Amino acid sequence: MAQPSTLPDDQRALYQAFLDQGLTVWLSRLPAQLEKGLDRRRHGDLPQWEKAVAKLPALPDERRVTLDESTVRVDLDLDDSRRRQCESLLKKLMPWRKGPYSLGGIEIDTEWRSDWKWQRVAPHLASLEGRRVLDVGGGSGYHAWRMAGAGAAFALVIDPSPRFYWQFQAVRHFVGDADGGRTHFLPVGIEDVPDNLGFFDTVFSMGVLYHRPSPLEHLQQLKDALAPGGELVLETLVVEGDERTVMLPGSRYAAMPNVYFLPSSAALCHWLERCGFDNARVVDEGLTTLDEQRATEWMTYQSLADFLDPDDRTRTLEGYPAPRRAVVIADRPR
Ligand SMILES: Nc1ncnc2c1ncn2[C@@H]1O[C@H](C[S@+](CC[C@H]([NH3+])C(=O)[O-])CC(=O)[O-])[C@@H](O)[C@H]1O
Repeated sequence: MAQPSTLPDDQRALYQAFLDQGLTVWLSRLPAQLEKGLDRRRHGDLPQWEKAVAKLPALPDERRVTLDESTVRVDLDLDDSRRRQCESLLKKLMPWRKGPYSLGGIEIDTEWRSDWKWQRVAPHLASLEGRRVLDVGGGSGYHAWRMAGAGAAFALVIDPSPRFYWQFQAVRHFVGDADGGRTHFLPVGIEDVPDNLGFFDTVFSMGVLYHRPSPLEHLQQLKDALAPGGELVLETLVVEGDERTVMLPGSRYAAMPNVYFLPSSAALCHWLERCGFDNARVVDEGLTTLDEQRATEWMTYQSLADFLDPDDRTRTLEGYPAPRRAVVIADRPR
């Protein structure tokens, strides 16, 4: 295994955190996982993202970092030329989907108002103070910064997207060590978490279940990652109906090619109980609005408005019910 001193900065902190947390089995797999996750052959633009982050200029030590408000914010003094330089480097990492961020006066208005999701989820959580948390499919890491802002002792994002890894590292460059080194990103999928880890106090899976062809297997994997007594926070697309209602769309749903099972929230609770979770409860359910997911200067591709039937906003382009999302919380038995 590479020695911590020979590792790039972005990886050294991750190794150290795994050591500190006693995640020894997983630690032994990190070199292979990082090599695979960041392999330049995975995406033609990957070297460009790497370079953009490496070129971010050194920033003044004095900064104010806010992780407990809607915008993940780093206030520091940047002169105009350095701000322009940072902005053009951050734009090389587009599209920015999950946020918002404000970094040295650069306002990153992301496709999603991820703060709205956090507002729906946060009031229902067991306090994150001092907890070890995993955010499965955490995108650019926006929610993980908010988890650290809510007091998590160790907040780990896993997401197989190397673009999101480099977006996270760009935000890390601005945050510096102001979070006490509690927030980390590993570019892997849920299937790369060691079996029967039994480690995390809270596991989040938000916006992932409907992308999994085997949803019950996904729920089992999430349960295995939790310590006994830990809390699962599941957010996913649902349909209206009772505990026997599930929709499997055709090859596309709202233009997305990789959407599988959309249960009702009652069916989801039933699935969770069948997978051995206790106390499954729906804490929020509602339609996704065009204000929450939309194209912006930082995500210029098509967005939700383009994926709905222009004559009937209650339907997707394919004629399915428009996106509706639920948040369900459940406990791993002790
Ligand atoms: N096998 C996998 N394992 C883990 N993650 C995966 C996998 N496959 C894809 N992903 C990742 O799952 C995320 C789904 S987005 C949710 C983001 C955030 N959580 C949010 O709730 O806003 C969906 C949405 O836009 O809502 C993407 O970042 C994928 O790279």
